[in-house]
This record gives sequence, structure tokens and C-alpha cells, in this order.
Amino acid sequence: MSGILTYALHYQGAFNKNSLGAVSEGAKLAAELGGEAAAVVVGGDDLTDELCASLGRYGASKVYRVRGPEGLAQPVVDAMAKVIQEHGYDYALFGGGLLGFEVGAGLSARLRAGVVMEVTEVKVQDGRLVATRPVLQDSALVDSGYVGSPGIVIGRLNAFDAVERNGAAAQVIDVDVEFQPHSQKARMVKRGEQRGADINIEDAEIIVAGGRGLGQPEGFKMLEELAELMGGAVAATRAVVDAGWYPYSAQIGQTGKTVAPKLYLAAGISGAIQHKVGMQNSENIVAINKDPNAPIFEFCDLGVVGDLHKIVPKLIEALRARRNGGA
Ligand SMILES: Cc1cc2nc3c(=O)[nH]c(=O)nc-3n(C[C@H](O)[C@H](O)[C@H](O)COP(=O)(O)OP(=O)(O)OC[C@H]3O[C@@H](n4cnc5c(N)ncnc54)[C@H](O)[C@@H]3O)c2cc1C
Repeated sequence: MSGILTYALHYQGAFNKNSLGAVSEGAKLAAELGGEAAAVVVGGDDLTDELCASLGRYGASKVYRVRGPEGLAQPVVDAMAKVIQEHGYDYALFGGGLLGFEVGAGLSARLRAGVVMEVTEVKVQDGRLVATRPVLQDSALVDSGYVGSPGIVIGRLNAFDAVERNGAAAQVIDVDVEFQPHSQKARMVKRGEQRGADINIEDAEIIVAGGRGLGQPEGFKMLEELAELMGGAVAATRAVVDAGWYPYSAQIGQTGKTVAPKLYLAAGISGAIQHKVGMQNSENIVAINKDPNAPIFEFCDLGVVGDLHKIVPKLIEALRARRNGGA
């Protein structure tokens, strides 16, 4: 059976948006290829028949349900390798995100399959998939085809839209997978992506963003307080996300989210091009930076040259006073 297999990550009874994007994209491409769109899910009792079958709305006709630890890469590699080997899917497709990268890379090694990462577009040419990915800091695009089968496509985060297709409920098929000994050596301690997920920064009208200028992770407490007083959300640069100061779900920029709020307040952010591309469409950009030559001053609407550790507490104080009926 030719077709496309995707992986759908779920948490607390809902599928992750990137995964739904991958399922939708897989269904669209499978239809063009004349093949089948299917998904693999791995998890516990919360993977009900109803939840699994709901992937039919995004175009999956079959859902292979594997009982095992959720949210970890290697058990998913075992599950997808088994389904691909038994059912002969031509491609595996993943939404972006760290787990998708990890599973896709592991699957590629396991099946000796070709893999293209950070893919932003996939098309069908001569009956085969061709994946497009940006290179050289997004200054050029490269098309890659696949030699042999399966081919593995790993999308860039949010590259594929989750499109409801009014499809019929997917057929749910239980699969027993014997996990490799090394696949059982990791265990989930904490799901970090949930922190900060209560406010959707993509929809927020006010964003208070922090960068390395905060000096230490605790600096974000101050920004959270400021954002709360302003009715906004907190975002971050890649430098601080990579340093583990703030969750990836809040990263703005080329490899994070793209936002366009009414107000984007950037504190201790240099304004590198990779950050700028994610926030340049904001209606008003206010920057606080102690370096008058910081690139962010070239494109902000209001620039404040100074130490954020002095300015942000003053802002908080003023907003608090206003809330309490003061000035
Ligand atoms: C392929 C690629 C993709 C990338 N994707 C992204 C992305 O999606 N998002 C992203 O953000 N970056 C991305 N980057 C990284 C980007 O190039 C920058 O390194 C990053 O944005 C810098 O983050 P920053 O502004 O927090 O840190 P820095 O560049 O270190 O800037 C810190 C700023 O804080 C100021 N500062 C220091 N102390 C204070 C103080 N007390 N008060 C006020 N100001 C102070 C400094 O003057 C400085 O301007 C990417 C890079 C590459 C190569």
C-alpha cells in the first residue's frame, strides 16, 4: 500500500496543533499520490476510540493505536518502524517541534531512510514527493527528492496548516509493539510545553518579550508581572530559550512563532534579523536596550536607551499605582 504515515502527538485528550497540521498535509499529499493517509498514536488509556477516530476530520483514513509511553521519541520510532515495515507506507511525515525532529531522525536511522528537515512545503512531482526547505539562514530554498522508500519529511514548526476536511471517522487499528530495550530507558518527568500555554501569544494584543539582557532566568518574573498588569503575554528570544530560561512555546522569530500584536515591548533584545522576522509586523514596537547601537533601535517605534532592571520595575510600579486608583 503506498501512502503517507504521520505521527500525532496528544496531551490531555487533544491532539497537538502541529500534529494536526501534519495529518492534514499528509492527507492532501496522499490524495495527490493516489495513496492512503494514516496516522500513528502512542499513549495510554486517554487514547480513546473517539479521540483516535477524530483524526478522520483531518483526512486520516486509518489510525494505528499503540499502547506505550506518550511524548517520548524512541517508542514512537519503534511503533512507526513496525507499521511502515508491515504496511509499506512510502513516506513518514512529521509536524515541526523537537519531538518530530527526534522521532524523524530516529526513524531515518532505523530504516536507513532519506530525511529532509525544516521543510516548509511539500509537492508531488512525477508521482514522488519533493520537499522544499530554506537554507543559508532562509536566504535560499532547496528542493530535495527521495531515492528509494520510505522517505521522511520533517516540517518546520507550524509549516503545515491543520485543515478540517469533513472526513469520515478514521478506522482505529490496535497494534502491539515490542519496544526495544533502549526505547524504555527514558521516562517523562515533566511536560514543559504546558508552561505559558495558558496565554496564546499568537493571539495576544500586547506582548512583553525578554532577551539575554535580562541577565538571568529570574528576569522573566519581572516581565510576567508587567505582562499581567498590561493584560498581555510573555515571549522570548531564541538565545534565552536555548539557555533554558523560558519555554520554546514562547519563542518569537525565524525558528519560533510569528506575531503581530498591537504592542510589542522588547526588553534586553538586540533585534537580530532572525528575531525581527517574527515580530516586525507588530503595530507598535517599543524597545528597552542599554546599547544605543543595538539593531532593534533601527526598526522600533519608540526606543528607550537604558538599563531594563531600572526601567521595568518603574513601569510595574506606575501600572500598579494606576490599577490601585493612583496616577
Ligand atoms: C538559523 C537561526 C535561526 C534563529 N532563529 C531565531 C529565532 O527564531 N528567534 C530569535 O530570537 N533568535 C533566533 N536566532 C538567534 C539570533 O540570531 C540571535 O542570536 C538572538 O535573537 C539574540 O537573542 P537576544 O536578543 O536575547 O540576545 P543578544 O543578542 O545577546 O542581545 C541581548 C541584548 O540585551 C541588551 N542588554 C544587556 N543588558 C541589558 C540591560 N541591563 N538593560 C537593557 N538591555 C540590556 C544588550 O545590549 C543586547 O542588545 C536564530 C539564529 C540562527 C542562526
